Amino acid sequence: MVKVSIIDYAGGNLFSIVKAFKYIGLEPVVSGDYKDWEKSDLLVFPGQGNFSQAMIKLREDNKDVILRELLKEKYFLGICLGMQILFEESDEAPGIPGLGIFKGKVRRIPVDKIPHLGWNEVKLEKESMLFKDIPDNSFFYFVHSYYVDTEEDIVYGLTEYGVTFPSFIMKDNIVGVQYHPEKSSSKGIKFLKNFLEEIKKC
Ligand SMILES: NC(=O)CC[C@H](N)C(=O)O
Repeated sequence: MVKVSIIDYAGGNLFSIVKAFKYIGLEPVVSGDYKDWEKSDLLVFPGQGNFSQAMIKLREDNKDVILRELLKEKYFLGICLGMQILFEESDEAPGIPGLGIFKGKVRRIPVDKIPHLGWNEVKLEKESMLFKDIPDNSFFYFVHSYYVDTEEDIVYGLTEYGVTFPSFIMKDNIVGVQYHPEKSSSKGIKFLKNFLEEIKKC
């Protein structure tokens, strides 16, 4: 069975993500202890919270350094905030660096009506096995006020709300989604199942 750790950084909405992984037959471990993370095949950084709070918490006990090391060998799924912290910095946390795995900045969505809340389309820019049997322009569930601005060649899906922003990014073992698969009904579950299938192949 694929071993999944859900990173507990005291800010995430863990209930729905745990439920989603259980629904697809896994037994995720919720943990803030890197020794559990080391034993996993897939690390999930759930979304809900604020960039500075998450990065400050991670820096305690050098967990940012540990996580950066683990990202070299483990599969990683960053959801919403979990995707944003992969980048260098955020308007949400001036002066507080992110993990800096990818080049780019997290910016505030330039419209009055934030957060961007509810269902919206993901337009695929590149083909990916993680979207196997999920049609282009399918709707996923979003709740966020910031988006990732990057020029890196990692963007697989785009969504529009005030700006066109990356909603699905991927590079090798590292995946980030601005939407919440765990709240996106059958499409979200299919996305998680597809990811699992890919991990099993390796
Ligand atoms: N749901 C979240 O993870 C929110 C992340 C971040 N605070 C944003 O508003 O974009």
